[in-house]
Amino acid sequence: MNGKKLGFIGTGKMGSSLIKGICDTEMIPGSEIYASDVFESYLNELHDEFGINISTDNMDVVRDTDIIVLAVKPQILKSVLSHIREEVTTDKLLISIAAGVQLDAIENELKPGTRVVRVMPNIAATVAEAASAISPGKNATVEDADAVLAIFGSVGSSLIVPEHLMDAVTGLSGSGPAFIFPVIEAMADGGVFEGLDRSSAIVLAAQTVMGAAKMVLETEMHPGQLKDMVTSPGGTTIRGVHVLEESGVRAAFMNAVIAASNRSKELGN
Ligand SMILES: NC(=O)C1=CN([C@@H]2O[C@H](COP(=O)(O)OP(=O)(O)OC[C@H]3O[C@@H](n4cnc5c(N)ncnc54)[C@H](OP(=O)(O)O)[C@@H]3O)[C@@H](O)[C@H]2O)C=CC1
Ligand SMILES: O=C(O)[C@@H]1CCC=N1
Repeated sequence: MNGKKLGFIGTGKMGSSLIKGICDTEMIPGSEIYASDVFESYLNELHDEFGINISTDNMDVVRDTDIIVLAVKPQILKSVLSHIREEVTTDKLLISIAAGVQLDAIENELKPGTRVVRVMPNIAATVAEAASAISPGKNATVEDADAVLAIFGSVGSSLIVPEHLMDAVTGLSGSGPAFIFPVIEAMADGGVFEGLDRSSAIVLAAQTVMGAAKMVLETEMHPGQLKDMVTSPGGTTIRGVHVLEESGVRAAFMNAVIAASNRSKELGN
């Protein structure tokens, strides 16, 4: 980070998750991180745990830092931008993680030339396993994009996408953890139904999801091929796969991603 200071406006679920991931991976020391929120108790917890600098005034964060992550709800982003506008000089870099809000809408609220990058991370930043997509704005430099890739890469994997695909990313990987947590819970329920104790069932289900994901990422084999490796002819797995197909599970997951992407588009309007 070349001594650059990182700021967060909003330390709710996603802001805190990023701060925790970044501090745990030691990408940036807590002493170089500044955060503001209207909700003091989140700030105090983060200060106590990671030694970050805190304030209830967003202007302090803008003044004291070089790169500022806007981690407030999309519905209030505009009012936060108009409040900080005068302090956001062109030597600063703004990162918005707000679902749906387009780069030009952000840039139009700020002084001409302001450098903005839009990012869609996910909550797994907490454990440094986020999937993040990045779209640089019209004034962002190559170095800005590299810095943002490095910050979000430190808490998972990060890649650049054209902005028109950000709603798709939001529906898939931004919202996606919430589609998988109930899968883990439901698989564990099945194990409990069959007699396993709850905590063993959750560990087995979560490790199974993590292992399957790791195989997709590390073998680079098609998920269908990997599924075939588990399904012995006339065996146990194909019986379960049949039940899932009868339940329309694939259409349900596709429709969940599409519905979430559509909501992201709505938030941008
Ligand atoms: N949660 C997630 O998994 C993901 C969220 N995002 C995006 O991240 C952003 C934040 O979401 P999330 O963390 O879930 O939301 P939260 O509501 O948990 O966090 C937002 C925080 O901002 C605070 N806040 C409200 N007004 C202001 C203000 N004027 N100045 C400073 N802070 C303020 C809120 O306080 P209070 O609660 O008192 O209003 C809250 O603590 C959203 O834009 C969302 O689209 C992106 C990817 C994943
Ligand atoms: O639900 C939401 O709107 C946010 C954006 C992606 C994940 N959470």
